[in-house]
Amino acid sequence: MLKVKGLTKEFKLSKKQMKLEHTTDSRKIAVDDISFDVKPGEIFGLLGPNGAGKTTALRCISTLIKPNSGDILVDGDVSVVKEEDKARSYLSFLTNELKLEDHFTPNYIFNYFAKLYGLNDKEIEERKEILFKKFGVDKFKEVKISQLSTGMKQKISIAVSLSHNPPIIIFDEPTNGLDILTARTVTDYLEELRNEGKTIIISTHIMSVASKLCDRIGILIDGKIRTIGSLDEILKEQEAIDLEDAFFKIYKRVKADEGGTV
Ligand SMILES: Nc1ncnc2c1ncn2[C@@H]1O[C@H](COP(=O)(O)OP(=O)(O)OP(=O)(O)O)[C@@H](O)[C@H]1O
Repeated sequence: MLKVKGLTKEFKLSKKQMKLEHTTDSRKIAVDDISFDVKPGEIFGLLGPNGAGKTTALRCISTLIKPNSGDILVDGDVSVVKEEDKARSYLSFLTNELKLEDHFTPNYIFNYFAKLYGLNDKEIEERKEILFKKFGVDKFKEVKISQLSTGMKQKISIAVSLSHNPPIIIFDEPTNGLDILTARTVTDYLEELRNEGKTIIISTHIMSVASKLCDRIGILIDGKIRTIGSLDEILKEQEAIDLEDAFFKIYKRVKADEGGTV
C-alpha cells in the first residue's frame, strides 16, 4: 500500500526560467497538495498534460527529491520523507530515460545494480534469468550497450530497475518513446506485475494508456488533482463518452475558473 498525503513541491525559478515561463513570480508550485492511495494489485495512473507536475510528483514519491510539505507512506508507516533509505527498499523508480553506459554489457550493468540493491550472487542470477528472458535481453547480454537498439536499451533499463523485485513500482511515462512492440511488452508486463499483487503508479499523458492499463486514474492539471476514480467513475461523473472527452471537460472548467481560455 502507498499513501500520498498533501504532497506539495515548489521550485525556485532562475531569472532565465522566469523569462522562459513568461512570469514575474520566482516560485513555481509544480505539485500542489495532492493526496491519493494505491493498493497492492492496482495500477494507478497520474494523467496530465506537459508540465502538469507528474514527473515531480513521482520523483518525490521515489525519494529522488524532497517535497516542501506532505509525506508518502509505504508499507503502512514508513515515511519516504523521514526514512528515505528504508523506504527505498520498497520502491523501484523506472524511467525510459535511464542512461546506460555505452561500453558496458547488459550482463555487467545488471550485476552491478543488483549488487547495489543488496542481492547475493544466487539471487542476482535468478532475477536476471527471469527478467532477461521476459524482455528478450538474453541473446544480447554480452553485447555492448553502444551496439544495441533504443528499444533494447529501454528494456534493459526496465530489467535493471526491477532487479530487487520491489513491492512498489513507479514508472514515469512507461510507453514514451517506445516502438509499438516494446510498448506492448512493457504494458503487458505491468499487468502481470499487477496480477502478482504489486502496487504500481504510472504517469502518462496518453489517454489510451490510462484507459486500458489503469485501475484508477488521477487527473492532474497545473499541479492539482482534479478528480480521481476508475475510468467508469470518471466517465459517469463527467458525463463523458471517453477519457479524452472527460479530460477536456475538466480542463476547460479549470481554465474557465482561472479566467482564461483553452
Ligand atoms: N527543477 C526545476 N526547476 C524549476 N521548475 C521545474 C523544475 N522541474 C520541473 N519544473 C516545473 O514544474 C512544472 C511541472 O513539471 P513536471 O516535469 O513535473 O511536469 P510533467 O507533468 O511531468 O510534464 P512532462 O510530461 O512535460 O514531463 C513545470 O512547469 C516545470 O517547468
